[in-house]
Amino acid sequence: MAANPNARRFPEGFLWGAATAAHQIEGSPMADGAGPSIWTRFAHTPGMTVNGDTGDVACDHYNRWKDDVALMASLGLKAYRFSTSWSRILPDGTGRVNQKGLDFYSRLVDELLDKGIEPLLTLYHWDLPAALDDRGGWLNRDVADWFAEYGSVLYRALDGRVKKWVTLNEPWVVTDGGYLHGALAPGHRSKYETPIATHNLMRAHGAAVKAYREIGKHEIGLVVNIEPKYPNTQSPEDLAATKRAHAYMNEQYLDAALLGKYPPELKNEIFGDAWPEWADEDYALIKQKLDFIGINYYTRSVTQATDSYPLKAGAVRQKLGTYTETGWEVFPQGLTDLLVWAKDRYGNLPTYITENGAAFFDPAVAEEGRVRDPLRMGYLKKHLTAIRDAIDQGCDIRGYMVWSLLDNLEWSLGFSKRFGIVHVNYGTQERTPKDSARWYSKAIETHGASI
Ligand SMILES: OC[C@@H]1[C@@H](O)[C@H](O)[C@@H](O)c2nc(CNc3ccccc3)cn21
Repeated sequence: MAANPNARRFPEGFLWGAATAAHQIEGSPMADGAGPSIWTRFAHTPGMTVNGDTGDVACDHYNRWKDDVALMASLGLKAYRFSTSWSRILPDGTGRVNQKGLDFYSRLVDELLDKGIEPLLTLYHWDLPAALDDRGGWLNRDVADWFAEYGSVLYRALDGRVKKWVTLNEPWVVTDGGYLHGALAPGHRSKYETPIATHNLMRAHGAAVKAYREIGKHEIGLVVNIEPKYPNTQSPEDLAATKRAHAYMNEQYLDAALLGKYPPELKNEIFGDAWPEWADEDYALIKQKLDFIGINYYTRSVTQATDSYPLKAGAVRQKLGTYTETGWEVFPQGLTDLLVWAKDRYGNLPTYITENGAAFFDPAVAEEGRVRDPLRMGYLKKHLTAIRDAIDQGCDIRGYMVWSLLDNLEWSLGFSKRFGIVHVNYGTQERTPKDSARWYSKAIETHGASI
């Protein structure tokens, strides 16, 4: 008997979409009165990105936005997660509003709505205005007010047309990459700055949510990256290292936002004297009611004790594992596991998978205009099945945004890694839906029954 196609459909109203970020796709970073961001500066600093790649052109979305929305509609997307460039809206980071920058996003939102695509707007996807970095950036406690001011400009302009707002994308990456290891903008390497940046990011998140409750009438949440940690052995050392790594990457930010405290491992086992004592009113600001959380999932980490600084934990490559071009193990069970963990720890908040995808080596566009990407199709299939398993275990998963709509600028890795379900020829800017895009369209059309 044929399998019941309805057996594994996703819940009614499940939001199927794709995600991007301003700096990675827009190009024209200084157009129409915009100010520079820390990524404009970082990418133009010799040696900071592969091949010296920058966001000067990227996918030229700043000029091709209307065709890109038509492309989204042709794929049958029901939602589109994007971020706004803070320094397009506020070139100096605070104060003067650049109306042309605001108009760009207003036109984009109207076009999405006209095509029946729901916008999910991320206020901060790593591109802090350079003018604010000059004033200390995430190390200056005033950044909470600066961020709330920026959010309020957008809330007043777009709320109602935008009904799902995100404050921060992945505060862990911002601090671990930008302040501890220095691989990402602004390229600092300080165990002492890292907790300060973390705390101010979370204070800024709280201030932006508070401001939204005064102005907005819809939903706001936080997006975190979660990478489940599995001990390499049951030795006390590996178990302790796994606990540290889990607290540092997975618990730290949602605990602050939802529980109003940081995991004790942060001070006691990782940062020690570099972890300041924070005032109670800070925790009260950070812990604001959220309408949803967004989880970005890519891979897991089998973890062992190492002498790494300051975590003293590291990943063990799996001999029988399958790995993507970014060196991430394909492990869909980790997505099911983390969703059940989040449900149990934080009380089954409405949850969106706000990013999931993979970079594989894609062939060039074939003569017949196809891009065969079977590994990406297999990755998406396995991870959507993992989400359905989590839903079957009671997790309130409301939607899925594939990363990414387009091949785009992969931060310090430049254009060397392709995550898109749509191929971009960076020389001609031609877009070509890959086989994975066609597969994803069918999954959307059948509410998941075709997966
Ligand atoms: O690397 C792929 C994407 C990236 O393009 C997005 O802008 C960003 O939101 C994003 N986050 C992750 C997962 N977290 C992560 C872990 C280590 C280094 C960098 C990102 C992957 N990605």
